[in-house]
Amino acid sequence: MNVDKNTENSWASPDREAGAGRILVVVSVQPEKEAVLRGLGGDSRFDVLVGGVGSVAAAARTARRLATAESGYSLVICAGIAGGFVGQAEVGSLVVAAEIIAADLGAETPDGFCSVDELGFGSARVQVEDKLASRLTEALRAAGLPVCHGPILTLSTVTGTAATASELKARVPEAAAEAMEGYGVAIAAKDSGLPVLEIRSISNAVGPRNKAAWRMKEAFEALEAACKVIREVL
Ligand SMILES: O=C(O)c1cccc(C(=O)CC[C@H]2O[C@@H](n3cnc4c(=O)[nH]cnc43)[C@H](O)[C@@H]2O)c1
Repeated sequence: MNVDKNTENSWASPDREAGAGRILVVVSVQPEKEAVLRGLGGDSRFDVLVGGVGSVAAAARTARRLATAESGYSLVICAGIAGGFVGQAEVGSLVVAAEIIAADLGAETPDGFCSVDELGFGSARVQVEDKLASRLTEALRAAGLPVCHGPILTLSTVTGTAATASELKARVPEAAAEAMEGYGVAIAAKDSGLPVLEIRSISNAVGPRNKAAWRMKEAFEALEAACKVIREVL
């Protein structure tokens, strides 16, 4: 059993098969929920929760749902649109998280950014359900969808400059995408002893702000297509 050294919470349950029971999908906004529901096609094993924008809202609403749900969940999935790091995840493609990282959780120092891990206050990294993430990535690929398996960063502020994009890449060189909720959803799930996944469709490139270039329609379509596969795989 994995035991988190900082909180003494059980963060994984070996006797509960991930995805074998009810699955909670947490999105941030209503259009994401609609895309997910279209993809899931009325499959009653899934509940889709709009958790709001940002890690705090997402964590609070996920935790409340997990604490009050009448039937227990076996897996939590954070899903939605995201920014893709150039060269890793292009607009319209999908990213399945290999790890969920709160990339701005820490302290600024004269020598640069210091993560909470380095500060000794827990971890900014949450491990996903590895085998399931790999299986899902393979299934998406087999379905002909462009997909990348890499870390997804959680940030409070959407990146809007090339300088910030470079800084994040220096911090987490293998980063594939950034969004705003994954870490909050993941902490709520792990705190309830549940495994977590994050899947994102890419609406825009991480870099200089250009909202006009965000391809929401393509991203929602990709999210819908991914959820069709999720339904078959889980
Ligand atoms: O216009 C904006 O700058 C803006 C600020 C906050 C949220 C949004 C949304 O569209 C909300 C949806 C959701 O999208 C995720 N997202 C999409 N692209 C990015 C990105 O490049 N960096 C971080 N997050 C992104 C995020 O999870 C939002 O909750 C628009």
